[in-house]
Amino acid sequence: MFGTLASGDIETARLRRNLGVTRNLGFSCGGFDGMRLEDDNMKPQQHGGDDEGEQVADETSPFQIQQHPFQQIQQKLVVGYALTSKKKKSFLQPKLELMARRKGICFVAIDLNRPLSEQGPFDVVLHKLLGKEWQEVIEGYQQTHPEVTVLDPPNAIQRIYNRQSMLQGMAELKLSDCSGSMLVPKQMVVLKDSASSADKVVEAGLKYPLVAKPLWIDGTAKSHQLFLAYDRHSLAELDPPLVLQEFVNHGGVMFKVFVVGDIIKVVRRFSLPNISNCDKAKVDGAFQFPRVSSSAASADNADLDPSVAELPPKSFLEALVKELRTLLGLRLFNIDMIREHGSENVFYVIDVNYFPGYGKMPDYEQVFVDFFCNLAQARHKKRHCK
Ligand SMILES: Nc1ncnc2c1ncn2[C@@H]1O[C@H](COP(=O)(O)OP(=O)(O)OP(=O)(O)O)[C@@H](O)[C@H]1O
Ligand SMILES: O=P(O)(O)O[C@H]1[C@H](O)[C@@H](O)[C@H](OP(=O)(O)O)[C@@H](OP(=O)(O)O)[C@H]1O
Ligand SMILES: [Mg+2]
Ligand SMILES: [Mg+2]
Repeated sequence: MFGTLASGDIETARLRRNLGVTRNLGFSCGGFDGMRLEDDNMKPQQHGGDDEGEQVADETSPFQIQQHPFQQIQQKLVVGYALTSKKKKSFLQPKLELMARRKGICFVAIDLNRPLSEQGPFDVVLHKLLGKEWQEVIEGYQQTHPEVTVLDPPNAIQRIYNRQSMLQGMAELKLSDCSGSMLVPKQMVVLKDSASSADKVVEAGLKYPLVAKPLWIDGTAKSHQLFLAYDRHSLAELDPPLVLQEFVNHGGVMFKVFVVGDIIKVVRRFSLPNISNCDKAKVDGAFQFPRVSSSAASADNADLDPSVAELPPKSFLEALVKELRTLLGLRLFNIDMIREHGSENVFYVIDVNYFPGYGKMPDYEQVFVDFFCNLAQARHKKRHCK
């Protein structure tokens, strides 16, 4: 039997029958492991009967799904996923699985202990795993399975796992909307300890303070250990390989622009406060700072100065994301943007993240169901319009 049958297979089979999943995939759609599935739009109801398309019955069943009787759901899309357990827990939440299944979108766990080509068939492979081994597996799979949509192509992901290549080409983008302007902070790479780094900073025309960021992003906490370097002497305290990026005053609020295909959602997060000239004169050395803009630092409901907290113009973001989708070759990413303090709409892109924490994005379940439905439609058209 392909795939990894979820525990409670009888219940899964019963649920599939009641959901009218008609396409026999040769393996169960993993993910239902006896969880209680709640969905805003549905209220569990007491219905007896086991007939095809009937409601799932009684209180004792772990599944309390109200489904319109006799609704047959055509399997539209099979999404194989290879995610860390942490990411699976935060992304593949029960509500998303339920809403997706009702649209014929099925998530199947990829068994990492078996050849990927022997699993499936998949319409989509959704992945976020680190390490050379997985990258080789998915690159090989792409070659042998061009018909499968790989989210996202490994080479595009690798590009943003390097903080230098991540931002390359952005400053040159020509946007179709001029309600804002997009820049990238001046930055330079320091590959190894060298006393000459300080001189190179001067040659590169960078101004202190600088944000020192690990050059490589490898999913470990270390790749998120950032420092503020106030002067040339503090560079010796840092561990290359690094990117040194000019600090841009932005009023202590940043914008996380989540992208899911053509769908864009923006959230506000707290950020580092401005650094005054007085601060610069008083402070020296390098200081590590915490993940100040994590999901816990939401500023969506904070009472903030509008000139700082006003969201970037929608048309500007749409124009920017359209260009970034092409430049980066990605569909699942977010960008961190800051507004230059005192400017109306001069924005700096300071970070790009692949397959970020979407579980924290408002209405992320509906966003992804719409995304996968659009993907299924596009694949159908491509297959039948040859
Ligand atoms: N050039 C900069 N100017 C001003 N503030 C900055 C700059 N770069 C980073 N920051 C601040 O540091 C925070 C973290 O930076 P960045 O997003 O680059 O790190 P990260 O480790 O990739 O974070 P994550 O991936 O969790 O978003 C930003 O949200 C912002 O508050
Ligand atoms: O969703 P936001 O608030 O942007 O935070 C994300 C970070 O930006 C990403 O860098 C994290 O991914 P990595 O830890 O693999 O870099 C990502 O970790 P995750 O993949 O475990 O969700 C998130 O922490
Ligand atoms: Mg960031
Ligand atoms: Mg990041």
